[in-house]
Amino acid sequence: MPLPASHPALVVRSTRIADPGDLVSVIPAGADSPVSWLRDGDGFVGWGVAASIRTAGTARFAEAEQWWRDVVGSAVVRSEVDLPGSGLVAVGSFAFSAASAAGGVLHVPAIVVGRRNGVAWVTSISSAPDLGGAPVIHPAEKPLAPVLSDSRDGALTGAEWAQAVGAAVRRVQSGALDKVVMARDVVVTAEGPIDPRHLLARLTSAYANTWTYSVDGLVGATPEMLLRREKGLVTSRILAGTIRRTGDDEHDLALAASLARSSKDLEEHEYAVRSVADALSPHCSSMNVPESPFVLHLPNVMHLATDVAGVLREDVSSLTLAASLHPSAAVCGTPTLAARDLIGELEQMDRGRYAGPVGWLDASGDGEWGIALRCGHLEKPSQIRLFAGCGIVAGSQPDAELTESEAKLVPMRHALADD
Ligand SMILES: C=C(O[C@H]1C=CC=C(C(=O)O)[C@@H]1O)C(=O)O
Repeated sequence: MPLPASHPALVVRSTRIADPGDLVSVIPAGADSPVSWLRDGDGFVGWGVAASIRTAGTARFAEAEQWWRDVVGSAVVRSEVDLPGSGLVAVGSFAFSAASAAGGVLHVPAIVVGRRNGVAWVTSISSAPDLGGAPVIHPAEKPLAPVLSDSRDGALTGAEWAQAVGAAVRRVQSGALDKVVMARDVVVTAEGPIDPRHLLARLTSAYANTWTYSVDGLVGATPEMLLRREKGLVTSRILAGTIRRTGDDEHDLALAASLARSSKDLEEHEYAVRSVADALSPHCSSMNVPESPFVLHLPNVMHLATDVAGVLREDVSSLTLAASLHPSAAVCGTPTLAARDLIGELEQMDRGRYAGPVGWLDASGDGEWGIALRCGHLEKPSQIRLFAGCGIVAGSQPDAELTESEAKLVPMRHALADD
């Protein structure tokens, strides 16, 4: 059930501040509704709720967009800073499936602390007419690592999931579809509440060149940028095709070369690029889609990656663009509808907000929306559900895909661990 939308008149003020250092460390202990969007130390964190909306079903994006327009229309914004992420922003996350109970959320934090290119700022947002003085930002008490008590398979055991992958391979081989992305879940329980700040601190330090996000209990570090809209330009980083890293640099270089030549992975990648390029092209006056991918090196895996760029022909917000690109073949498959049905038939779980768009937008509609990968959903204070999926084409092997899914769970397992 969507919550009733309210359209509060917000007062917003962004003020330049001295560099606060590590942004995760300024989120107060026990902060209400912590959010983050960080990469290579830049981006923002926030907490508190100035306004928010929950949406559901096929209209989950459109209702959020309409609400955001109303919020923007009635807001009064004063900003000393003119950088992406300053001024009025909303952070959001949307379910992969329209049928999911997870729906969508857009959330305007009460406090945002950001940094970009050496300029730091704090934004206060409130429905009260007087914001008072700028909040003083200082390092908070360090988060404690959770004491983990259990880690168990979710909807399917590893063996059952590999069987489901086998069924998916046969379906692809029968010609019913070209590609489907099969995902699995793992439930990790701790003895006490899991502090999202601990997860963010671990993810930002070990996976600095991914986008580390937190919104409404969804925490992760995604390497895949569904789209960034900035001043009329749209860019997207598409990933599909994966090989695990071994930790031996020389061996990994050889593996990277074999990934770049693997016909199975190149095929899987091509479907993902096509789906994004086809969805973006109606919105763009010109586009650049490279002919072949590069290999993106992450600490746990390497991916085939393509960066697509376009010039927008119309004033369409980053959230509406994200809605039109979702679900790309990097998380669903080709053709989309056949893949979506097969996922529903074989996965036997609700993906929730995993594999849906996660990110932020500002008052002008600019923003960044990643795909919620390498993540977990804190479904109770002491319990988190982790997700990982793999693109399946005719040449996929179930056991290799199970191993690949484990490699994709590594960032969140690392985030939950202690040093
Ligand atoms: C679906 C996931 O990854 C996608 C993104 C990159 C590579 C992928 C792959 O090689 O299968 C997946 O398409 C996941 O991490 O859960």
